[in-house]
Amino acid sequence: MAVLFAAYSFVRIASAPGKVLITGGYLILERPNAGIVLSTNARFYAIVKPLYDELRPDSWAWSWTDLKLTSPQMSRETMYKMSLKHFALQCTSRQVFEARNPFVEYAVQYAVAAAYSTFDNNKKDLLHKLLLQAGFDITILGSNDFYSYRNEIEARGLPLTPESLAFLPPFSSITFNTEQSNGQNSKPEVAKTGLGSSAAMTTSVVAALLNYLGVVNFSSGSDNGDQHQESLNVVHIIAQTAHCMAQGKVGSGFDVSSAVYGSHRYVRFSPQIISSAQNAIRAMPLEEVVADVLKGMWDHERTKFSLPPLMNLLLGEPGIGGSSTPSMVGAVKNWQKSDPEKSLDTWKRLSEANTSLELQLNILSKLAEDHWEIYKSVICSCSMYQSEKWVEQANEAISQEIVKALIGARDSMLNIRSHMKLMGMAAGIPIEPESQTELLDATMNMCGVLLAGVPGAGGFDAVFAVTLGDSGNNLAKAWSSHNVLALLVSEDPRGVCIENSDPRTNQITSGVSSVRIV
Ligand SMILES: Nc1ncnc2c1ncn2[C@@H]1O[C@H](COP(=O)(O)OP(=O)(O)O)[C@@H](O)[C@H]1O
Ligand SMILES: C[C@@](O)(CCOP(=O)(O)OP(=O)(O)O)CC(=O)O
Repeated sequence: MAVLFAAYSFVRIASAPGKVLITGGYLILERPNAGIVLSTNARFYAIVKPLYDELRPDSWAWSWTDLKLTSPQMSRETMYKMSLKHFALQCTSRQVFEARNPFVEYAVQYAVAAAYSTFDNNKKDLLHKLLLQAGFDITILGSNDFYSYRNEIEARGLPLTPESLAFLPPFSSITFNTEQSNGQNSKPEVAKTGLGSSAAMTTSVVAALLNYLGVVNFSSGSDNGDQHQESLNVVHIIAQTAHCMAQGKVGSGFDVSSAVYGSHRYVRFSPQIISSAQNAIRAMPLEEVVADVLKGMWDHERTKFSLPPLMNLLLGEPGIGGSSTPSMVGAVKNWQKSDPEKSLDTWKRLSEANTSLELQLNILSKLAEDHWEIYKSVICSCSMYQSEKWVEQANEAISQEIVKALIGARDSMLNIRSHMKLMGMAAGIPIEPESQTELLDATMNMCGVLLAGVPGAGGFDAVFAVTLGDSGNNLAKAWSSHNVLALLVSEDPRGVCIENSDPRTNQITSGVSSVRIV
């Protein structure tokens, strides 16, 4: 009792990062194609604590507990009753439709069911009583970087620069998109930057809750120990399952995987593991479904990957806005069916180009490790020149090798872009639309820019660039003069973390107050 009770007397805070998929869009949906996903310093926070200060003496005679979900950025406070028999949630707030958040709802149901399915009867009984007596209170907060503040900056007459973004208070209110891009969805959607708020939100809620309920233990401090890895795997399974259920589809899962594990090279899990849970849910109690999912054959692969040193990730918001990932995926799938031969050939070439970019970046990481001083000086020199002048910066064998890999990485990216663009044209969708092509070509021609592309599914939403040394500042200025807003986002390879304090009282800058668990 004491251990469990202690768990409920504390606030538990977890955070999980947003992502940028730099290679593998579409291909990553099919095993064994890989994608490189970089996690970012944009983080989503979940704060879990007991709802009631004082334990209510007779509450454990009931089988429903209370849940309060607060999203300060959306000015929403939603009350639920949760059945501890079936883990069903009933929203008791008045504006039920507006207030629903399926990602958090599934995260809560699956995390609580995971606790019931892993605990022995004794622990289960204690958990049950304590949940009924204390209820729980969840607050969710997403870094500003997840949301678009472009309109607000323009309305205030501020320049379209990262400095203007930095003026915004942390966890600012979120703007709702007023117009619907395709009229299919009547629910207002938040104006977002494409960093995967739903995956980071789901993961942070699952991690905070599982930790709060005592299912996983992240606070021991031994970063890479077996227990930590095991805890991460449990968070991954529950967050991935809840995310698919909330989305009503089984995507590749790279966004949840990076929210849990940070930057890596990802190969998807076999979708059957989720689809069988989706079927089982109709016939079996959730507790059993979750127990099976936890025991399932999760065959996703993740290999260590992060950008080589002295390279920076930059994201730009061109402001043309509004591509729908599911409909783009649908169009690519239709094209695959209608032209299997051509699409197979394009995928083969794209896959080769993806592998080649990965290889060149890994070569650069290795060269940095083995020849740091030379690497530093070559990157520093190249950061001041356009790529055609890079060969002139190398005067001996190692620096030539470094420049060769830099040029190799650029060429691979150009190949990726051209195949992605062709794939879009063949499928009848703007994966790299002409406006982005012009922007990306101009970006890749700037001093110190290694490569640039459209992240993930592509479209009009965003562009990314990888820059050398300090050249990112000049790129941000150049983007601004072309009406492209450079975001404050950078790569941060850390996955899900347990935080020591409320990010609102602590003015979180990434990494400072977190206990690393990867
Ligand atoms: N801070 C927040 N508070 C509450 N809900 C949020 C918050 N941020 C995002 N959401 C919800 O998460 C969902 C975002 O999911 P989705 O549209 O799939 O975007 P993404 O591509 O960022 O994952 C939206 O329904 C949005 O309302
Ligand atoms: C097409 C995809 O392979 C990549 C989509 O990547 P995005 O980063 O564009 O994702 P969203 O945040 O869902 O818009 C689909 C997938 O892998 O699930």
